[in-house]
Amino acid sequence: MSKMWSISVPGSTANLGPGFDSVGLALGLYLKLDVTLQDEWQFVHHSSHLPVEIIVEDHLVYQVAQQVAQKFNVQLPACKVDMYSELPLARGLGSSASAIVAAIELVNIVCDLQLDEQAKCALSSEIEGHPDNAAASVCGGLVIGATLPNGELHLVNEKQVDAAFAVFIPNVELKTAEARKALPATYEKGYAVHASAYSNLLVAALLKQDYALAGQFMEADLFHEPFRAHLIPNYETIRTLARDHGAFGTSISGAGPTMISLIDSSKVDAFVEKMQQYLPDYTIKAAHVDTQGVQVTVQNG
Ligand SMILES: Nc1ncnc2c1ncn2[C@@H]1O[C@H](COP(=O)(O)OP(=O)(O)OP(=O)(O)O)[C@@H](O)[C@H]1O
Ligand SMILES: N[C@@H](CCO)C(=O)O
Repeated sequence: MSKMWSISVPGSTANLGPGFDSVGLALGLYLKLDVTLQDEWQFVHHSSHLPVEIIVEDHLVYQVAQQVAQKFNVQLPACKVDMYSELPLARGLGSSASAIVAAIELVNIVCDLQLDEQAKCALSSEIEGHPDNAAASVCGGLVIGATLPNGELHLVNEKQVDAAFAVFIPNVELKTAEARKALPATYEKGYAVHASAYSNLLVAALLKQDYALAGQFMEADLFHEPFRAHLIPNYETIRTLARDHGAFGTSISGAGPTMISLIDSSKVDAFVEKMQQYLPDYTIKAAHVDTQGVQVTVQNG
């Protein structure tokens, strides 16, 4: 067998309520790619979570890989890419960001670009349009990110998150582009002041590991949830059920339609079991925090 690179990328949740486009957290649900060189490009999907139809030129991983190769002016050889995924598409678990991060890593290793973590975060965030999911998939743990008007990306990455999460994944998709159309173009000053104060408290509470406070502010978003709630099946029902069964707080995961609860690690398994009884049509899972971010291993044939 020839040389094979295995790329593992965690999925992620974005926003956690009011941290809109800025707060991301890597979750222990993975996209995996096995990459070998061959004469022509080929993608083989080994999971029901990946697109059924595969047209190489339309594949997100292929498109981003070509874009990155062009940017760095390198010749990208054709690859066979075997893909495995635990991340359902268009559900708010960062599937597109993980695919973008995987494509950047593919070019990085095959063309020996020697990109560091900051460069991978900057590039993936630029392609995704915001740093929340992308930087979490690169770094692992909790990230708070913002891009300055000069294009510089600044990140704070905290790996110490000693709580667990549970995801409520409905059997419907919601494309991020659609969910973004529901948002207002502007916010009135007093409203924006409150919204950013809630976001500041969310971040401060997460960094202090005060999860009761973090959960409270996960449910206090003013930036996007009030405008997206109607797109999310069982939005209020899930928040209420989760609160009544011990969750610190529940928010839309990314652009939805998945909801995510923050909960004490010791309670998460019983919580998931209970929630699954109430919502049998959902896939409800415990999701622990990934602290490693994107990883590559090499096998020489
Ligand atoms: N592993 C993948 N391989 C190929 N295409 C993918 C892959 N993951 C995501 N995509 C593409 O990205 C689309 C989903 O992107 P979208 O931003 O709408 O959702 P998401 O990233 O899952 O959710 P969110 O950004 O809210 O967390 C899919 O419909 C597909 O076109
Ligand atoms: N912050 C993004 C995450 C999804 O890409 C949103 O809520 O639209």
